[in-house]
Amino acid sequence: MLIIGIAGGTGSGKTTVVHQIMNELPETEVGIISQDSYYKTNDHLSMDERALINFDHPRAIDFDLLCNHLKGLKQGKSINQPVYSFVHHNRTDDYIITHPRKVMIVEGILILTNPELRELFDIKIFVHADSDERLIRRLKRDIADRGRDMNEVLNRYQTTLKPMHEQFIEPSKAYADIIIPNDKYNTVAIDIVRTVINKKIND
Ligand SMILES: Nc1ncnc2c1ncn2[C@@H]1O[C@H](COP(=O)(O)OP(=O)(O)O)[C@@H](O)[C@H]1O
Ligand SMILES: O=c1ccn([C@@H]2O[C@H](COP(=O)(O)O)[C@@H](O)[C@H]2O)c(=O)[nH]1
Repeated sequence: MLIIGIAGGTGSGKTTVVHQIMNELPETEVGIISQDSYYKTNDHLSMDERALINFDHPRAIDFDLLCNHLKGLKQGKSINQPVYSFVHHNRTDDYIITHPRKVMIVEGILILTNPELRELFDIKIFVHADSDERLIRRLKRDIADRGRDMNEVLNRYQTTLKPMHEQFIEPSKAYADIIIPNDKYNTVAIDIVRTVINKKIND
């Protein structure tokens, strides 16, 4: 199994890059794990309390479960990947049965900050986009898809998102083997990653 970690700040285009990589690859050979699925459960908190959580700090993520799931997949076992609700700021009762594939892609803002998780990656990729571009994308996406309004997004950006990006996410770029510039769509980089994956699939 080849495990590829794809990190990068919010709005850098990680999810988009993963979908572009997956396009034209056989569905049965490549699987995806999203770090967002592994936000800790916050059942004990009210909605208002949950909205105050710093979701851009590594402690918000259940890295133990994520590492155990990846190790299970490596051993050929299927796992129950949790399903997270951004609208409710909480893990749902649902899960996605995720089967081991020749290539597993793990994507998320903080995945290169955790040493145990880093060790599990064969290739580490960081998707880079400038912060103004990321903020614009985040604003549009969170209002359209995640039930937020402009004030909420901008307030979170100033209070937690930007400081956590500077403290944890940007420095984790140093661990990357490949950095993909993604201010514009980068088809050349996607083709290169796809070639590496295809080689593994056809080995
Ligand atoms: N290279 C790009 N150019 C313009 N818009 C992009 C690009 N990559 C992603 N986007 C858009 O930006 C938004 C955030 O992208 P997404 O892939 O969800 O980022 P991430 O997963 O890193 O938070 C989406 O609406 C997506 O369509
Ligand atoms: O309940 C939540 C949990 C997380 N967030 C924000 O999501 C992004 C990470 O997701 P991307 O898809 O990589 O953007 C992170 O910056 C958190 O602030 C949230 O808004 N609500």
